[in-house]
Amino acid sequence: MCKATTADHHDLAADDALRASIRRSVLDVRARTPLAQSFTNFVTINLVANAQLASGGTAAMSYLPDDVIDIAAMCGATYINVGTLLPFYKDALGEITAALHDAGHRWVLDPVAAGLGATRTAILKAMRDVPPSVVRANASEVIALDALWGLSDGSDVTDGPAGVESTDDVDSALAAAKRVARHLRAHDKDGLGAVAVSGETDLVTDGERVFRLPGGDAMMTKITGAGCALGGVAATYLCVAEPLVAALAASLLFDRAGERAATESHGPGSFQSEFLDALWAIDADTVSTSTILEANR
Ligand SMILES: Nc1ncnc2c1ncn2[C@@H]1O[C@H](COP(=O)(O)OP(=O)(O)O)[C@@H](O)[C@H]1O
Ligand SMILES: Cc1ncsc1CCOP(=O)(O)O
Ligand SMILES: [Mg+2]
Repeated sequence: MCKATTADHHDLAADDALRASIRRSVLDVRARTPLAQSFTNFVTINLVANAQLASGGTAAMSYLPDDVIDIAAMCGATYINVGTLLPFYKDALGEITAALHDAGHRWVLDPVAAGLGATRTAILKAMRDVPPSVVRANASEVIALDALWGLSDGSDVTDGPAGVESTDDVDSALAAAKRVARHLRAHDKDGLGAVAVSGETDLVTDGERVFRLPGGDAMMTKITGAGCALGGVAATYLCVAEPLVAALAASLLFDRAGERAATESHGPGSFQSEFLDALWAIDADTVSTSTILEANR
């Protein structure tokens, strides 16, 4: 059974297996408190760790290849975010991503500001052949990554990268997101992978199926790090679930938490603390019964 929403989309049926997997992932994270480690930017590192804890996981942050590679052997997934870069990151990330790939270890990439800077471009290009399981990014970053990895057919209309914010709407990244997701799956040991494009209505795809997740709140763009924290929490879910389920569960939890925080807060400062409280409070049923619009094929 499914309730039709538009000619183009339908809301996933209440008994769809994907909803059950999303619900299971939320419960499993809270039951198991999995560790997802992060190599992330130093603007939002604290929010990333706190969001992972509030969602039910645990956090560990590191930048040294030997440390990250050792921790990868004992944690469920890794989060890599290229928001702030130092000269040694180019070698460090090359060594880390090659080792994660060789070990078949699952990880999430947030290609913050993709398309800007020769060092960031070199770092992201080098990830092409040892890619993550999930890419979590805004629309401009997904379009830029698709081009950097040589997957683009050149037909995307983009206003180009503009720092860490998106200049493109989510739907303009649809084709790029599908290509990137297929690329991730082609390199995954089990053929799995997903791309989560964030914005007013999030878009999640495994390269074949496309899901749109309405909701959240514009206040999420008035604190720094909502996107980074979403990537970190996607890694937390990746500890217990396959990439598509992890990307959907994290995006839905963030949408519901953003809505709740908006009703409780009075500006960016209180929004951030209410948001962490909401990540903690939103339950598995609320996440898994959210509107999930699947594009009709
Ligand atoms: N205009 C908006 N309305 C509702 N939710 C939004 C809006 N913009 C972003 N979000 C939410 O904020 C979170 C971070 O997304 P986004 O701001 O696109 O990431 P980034 O900070 O990497 O650009 C996501 O959970 C997304 O759903
Ligand atoms: C402001 C800033 N500068 C470099 S990384 C960063 C944080 C970006 O966070 P988000 O993409 O989650 O808004
Ligand atoms: Mg971002």
